[in-house]
Amino acid sequence: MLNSTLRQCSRYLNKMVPEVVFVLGAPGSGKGTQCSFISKEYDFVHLSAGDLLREERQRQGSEYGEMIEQKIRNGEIVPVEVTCSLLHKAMQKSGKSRFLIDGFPRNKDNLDGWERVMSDKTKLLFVLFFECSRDLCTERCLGRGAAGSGRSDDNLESLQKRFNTYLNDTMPIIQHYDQLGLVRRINAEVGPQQVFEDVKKVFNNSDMSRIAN
Ligand SMILES: Nc1ncnc2c1ncn2[C@@H]1O[C@H](COP(=O)(O)OP(=O)(O)O)[C@@H](O)[C@H]1O
Ligand SMILES: Nc1ccn([C@@H]2O[C@H](COP(=O)(O)OP(=O)(O)O)[C@@H](O)[C@H]2O)c(=O)n1
Repeated sequence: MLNSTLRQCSRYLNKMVPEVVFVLGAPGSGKGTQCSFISKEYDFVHLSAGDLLREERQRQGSEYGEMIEQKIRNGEIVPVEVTCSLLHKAMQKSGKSRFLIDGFPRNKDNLDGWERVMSDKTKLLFVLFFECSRDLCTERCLGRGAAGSGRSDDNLESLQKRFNTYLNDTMPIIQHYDQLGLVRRINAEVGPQQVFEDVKKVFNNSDMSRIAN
């Protein structure tokens, strides 16, 4: 009787721990596009670190606005204290318990900051990693810029810097999670729907009963 009650309590508490999927890949690999598909089909809230930073940059009275703009233009990574606090607030505000965290953790500072503050409050399910060549990603970002993304970093000069940051700072984070067996690789060089077919396989293999909408 006591054991069964304890088991029930433990199940309840486990359920309360927010679950996260980190979504990584080069700039323009299609992270945002796929997160939008995933959040429609599965019970996950899409939180884009880049979108949260861009919102904070626009917020009146933000003490970080200028610093964020400068980092984004230069393809550099904003200090984790700012990004992690924005993510944490957005998670709390949503009132939900499953999150796609898009574009994070992007360097060692991001990873260490998350582990310091959030890793004991959350459960990492896996890391979705979109693989796409630099040329194709560059073409997509320039296309996004030309189509009016309004982003100050969808230009060749910023893109070169973003790619350097991706190769030097983000790839080691993907390797770190790969060593832990947490990376789910997706070929992102095909059309959006075809990419999503592979993404669905990953989510469906992760215990459908728990994550289906
Ligand atoms: N699989 C795909 N094939 C072709 N274009 C794509 C694909 N996925 C996304 N795009 C387009 O490429 C650009 C970048 O996609 P996005 O999802 O914003 O990438 P990220 O979030 O990784 O920067 C957008 O204009 C988007 O419409
Ligand atoms: N964890 C993060 C994510 C984004 N960013 C900043 O936001 C920019 C845009 O990131 P993004 O994820 O919206 O877009 P992509 O570069 O992936 O297309 C990055 O180049 C960084 O300058 C950051 O500083 N820290």
